[in-house]
Amino acid sequence: MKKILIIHTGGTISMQEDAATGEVKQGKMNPLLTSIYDVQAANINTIELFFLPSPHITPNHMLHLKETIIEQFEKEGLDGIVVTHGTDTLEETAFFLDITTKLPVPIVMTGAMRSSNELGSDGLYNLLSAIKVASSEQAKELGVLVVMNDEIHAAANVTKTHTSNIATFRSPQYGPIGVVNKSGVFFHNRPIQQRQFQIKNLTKNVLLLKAYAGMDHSILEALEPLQMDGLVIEALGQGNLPPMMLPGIKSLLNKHIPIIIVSRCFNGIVQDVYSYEGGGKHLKQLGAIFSNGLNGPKARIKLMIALESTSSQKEIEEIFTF
Ligand SMILES: NC(=O)C[C@H](N)C(=O)O
Repeated sequence: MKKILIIHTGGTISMQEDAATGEVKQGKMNPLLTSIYDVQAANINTIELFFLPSPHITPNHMLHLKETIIEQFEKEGLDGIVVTHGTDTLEETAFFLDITTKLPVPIVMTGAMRSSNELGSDGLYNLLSAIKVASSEQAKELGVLVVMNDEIHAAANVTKTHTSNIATFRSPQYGPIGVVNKSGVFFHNRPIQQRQFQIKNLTKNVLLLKAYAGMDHSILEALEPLQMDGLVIEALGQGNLPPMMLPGIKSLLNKHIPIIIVSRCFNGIVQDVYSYEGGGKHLKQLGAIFSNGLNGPKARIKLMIALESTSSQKEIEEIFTF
């Protein structure tokens, strides 16, 4: 029998709806969710690490989760780990673990879009699917996986795309890497393994901005008192910015604050194609770093982590090329 650890962190999967008011609240773990532990052909233990809606999760919670996973793996000799999490920031935690927590056994994250006592609740089903994937030999060495709604996604690519639909998690351009259903767990793709970072503390202030038509440098100046260590910008299209932002961009780069360019588009990767003022080529010449297809929130996590071990422009560029 496989030895699986479930670590609960909160989110809708462990929330309940108040039938009278319709409000959904975080409580202690719903007994319905725990009933699943008896019906599995696996030896399951659980830890209730946090009870937090995922907008309350910070990178320091992610670090604590990573440490707990490693400690438990070393102590208990686990065959797989399942983490339940709120869906709003699930992709950030999944990616954080993906680049910091390489283990020889599967780490699988899941959540729910409907609270545990709602009609059509997806929590129990997703948890069961995640346990199946965490118990699967084929799920090893694939990095952190996100299992929701019968699909298996790679942490680096998956993103929440819908506010309420249970089919909210999608992997732009690559799609899911596998499916899990009544017959078993099937993979049709292997994700690229992520570079790993050793991390003990999180001390860097990295901000994320989304570009818009007519955006100028005033917002960058307004951010100066925050003393940022790095900035990620979800730029326009293939990685272009309005020229009115350039004075602020140049001032940050002159202070050696790294600027990572990602796109605000749902699909595609940024490239330094355009040479007009503020175009990708121009930004790259100024010293902005183009990311490798990560979305804004994940690029922010990666820069926070990278800055703990390097401030070299060249090394940060390398880190964001694969
Ligand atoms: N479906 C969910 O889990 C959403 C919830 N707000 C959370 O992220 O905690």
